[in-house]
Amino acid sequence: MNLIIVKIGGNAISKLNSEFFEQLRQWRQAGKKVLLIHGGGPQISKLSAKLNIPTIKKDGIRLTDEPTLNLTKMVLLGNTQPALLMRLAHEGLAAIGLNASDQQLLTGQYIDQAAYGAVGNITGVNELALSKILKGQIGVLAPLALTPDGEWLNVNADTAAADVARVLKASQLYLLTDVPGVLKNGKVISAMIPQDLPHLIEEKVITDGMQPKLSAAVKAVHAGVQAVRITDQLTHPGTTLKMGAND
Ligand SMILES: Nc1ncnc2c1ncn2[C@@H]1O[C@H](COP(=O)(O)OP(=O)(O)O)[C@@H](O)[C@H]1O
Ligand SMILES: CC(=O)N[C@@H](CCC(=O)OP(=O)(O)O)C(=O)O
Repeated sequence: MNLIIVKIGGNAISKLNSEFFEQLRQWRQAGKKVLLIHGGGPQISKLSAKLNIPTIKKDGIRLTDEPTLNLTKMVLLGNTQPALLMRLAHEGLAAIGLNASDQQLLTGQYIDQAAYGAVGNITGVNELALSKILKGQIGVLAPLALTPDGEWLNVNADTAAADVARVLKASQLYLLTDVPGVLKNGKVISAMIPQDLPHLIEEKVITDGMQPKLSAAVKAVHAGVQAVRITDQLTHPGTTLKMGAND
């Protein structure tokens, strides 16, 4: 599919600037399909704190018990997604809010229910339905999936974006975040190949949320996505992950 996927972290949503929307407009005018997958992690943690629900994360993944799952759905579908849709409308871009329960868009499975609770990854995408939807408008998709039995799953938004990019064979994947790229000694690493990841994790250069982000990015390039860009602006190069010359 001639598709560009942009994942927007919860922190990045409020920082989107006019260049971001101009880039989306140019892609749409060039006939590309555009799918935005939004996060909302900081917003979920903030509401959890207000409600005295503890936030526990393991390697950047939120442990999701039942109260946390309910709250996560509320924040993603009631707060962050509408905020992004309103910005797009304000910029005159046609867009539609989407989640797993619309035409079974995303199916998923538990990653390890005993260890993480209701956390999953994406195993299926209703490609036909999504392709039709994206012909006429930008899709704005929440990082939630449904199991074949109808159980909701909380999916790390980077993982969701990379899984959807893999299944739909997107040409480009952008992971927009609150840092200008993958940093080492305070400087952006401009180019990475999958083989760089294990030792950067071992050396503790890459920690916290950057870990699931890069693991997801590596899976996406292995599956044929040409390039994954980790950046704070669509118009800044940030870190580009591609397959190595010898792969
Ligand atoms: N090597 C690294 N370079 C940049 N950020 C890193 C690195 N290692 C860990 N991080 C952390 O990862 C964060 C980005 O991941 P995350 O908080 O999950 O963002 P998002 O919500 O945008 O997905 C950064 O703000 C930073 O705190
Ligand atoms: C399982 C899991 O960790 N899900 C994430 C989903 C939202 C997300 O990833 O948002 P950001 O991109 O803003 O971090 C969470 O609950 O925080």
